[in-house]
Amino acid sequence: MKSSFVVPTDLDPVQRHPKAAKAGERMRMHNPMCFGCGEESPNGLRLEMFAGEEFTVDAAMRVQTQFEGGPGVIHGGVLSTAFDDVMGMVPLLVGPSAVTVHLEVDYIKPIPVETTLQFRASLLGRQRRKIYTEGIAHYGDPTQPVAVAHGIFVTINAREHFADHLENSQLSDEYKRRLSRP
Ligand SMILES: CCCCCCCCCCCCCC(=O)SCCNC(=O)CCNC(=O)[C@H](O)C(C)(C)COP(=O)(O)OP(=O)(O)OC[C@H]1O[C@@H](n2cnc3c(N)ncnc32)[C@H](O)[C@@H]1OP(=O)(O)O
Repeated sequence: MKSSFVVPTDLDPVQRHPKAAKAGERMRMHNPMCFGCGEESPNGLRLEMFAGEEFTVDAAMRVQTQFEGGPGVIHGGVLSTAFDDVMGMVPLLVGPSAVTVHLEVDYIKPIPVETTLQFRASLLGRQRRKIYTEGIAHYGDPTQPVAVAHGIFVTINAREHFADHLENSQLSDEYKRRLSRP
């Protein structure tokens, strides 16, 4: 298998951020309208994220019938969206928000609709602003993954990164108010 995902050997040291969620605590939504984890997203995936031990994030997602791709099984794009969002929480364990620059998924087994999928995302390393992550999806036994993903996230200054797009958010007023604070 050929992949452009290569974790560098000269990684930076990492520490859990003092304000990061503790193991077992629910992780804060980065945006209530997020299609992945937002509680106010009307048709979203409704992922529930929890900080794990060390540098891990655990999540669960009910595979709703409208997530169907092939007959009776999850759409591959829905699964990659879920991985993106779960792995996208790993940077928050070590520092500021980060956005995806690279995402790849290996699909191992078909995943039936109306099951509950468990995810575990782990930090593989950080180099400067780049955060390397791995995610696995399973039905309860993490040693039997049904899909595995790898992602690279780059830390951002959220205030600057989203400044030109707040107008388009379904919560634009709330964000403008929040970001106008000094
Ligand atoms: C209002 C606030 C609300 C809260 C917000 C929460 C946000 C969380 C949302 C989470 C939602 C879920 C997640 C989502 O859905 S995130 C949505 C999808 N992602 C995006 O929209 C990101 C689009 N990309 C960008 O905006 C820019 O590329 C950014 C800003 C990320 C970097 O551009 P910038 O000009 O700043 O930096 P740089 O170009 O010098 O790159 C920096 C480093 O990165 C390396 N690199 C770059 N690309 C790649 C690549 N493909 N493979 C490997 N490496 C790559 C590059 O070599 C360099 O490395 P180094 O050698 O210098 O170390």
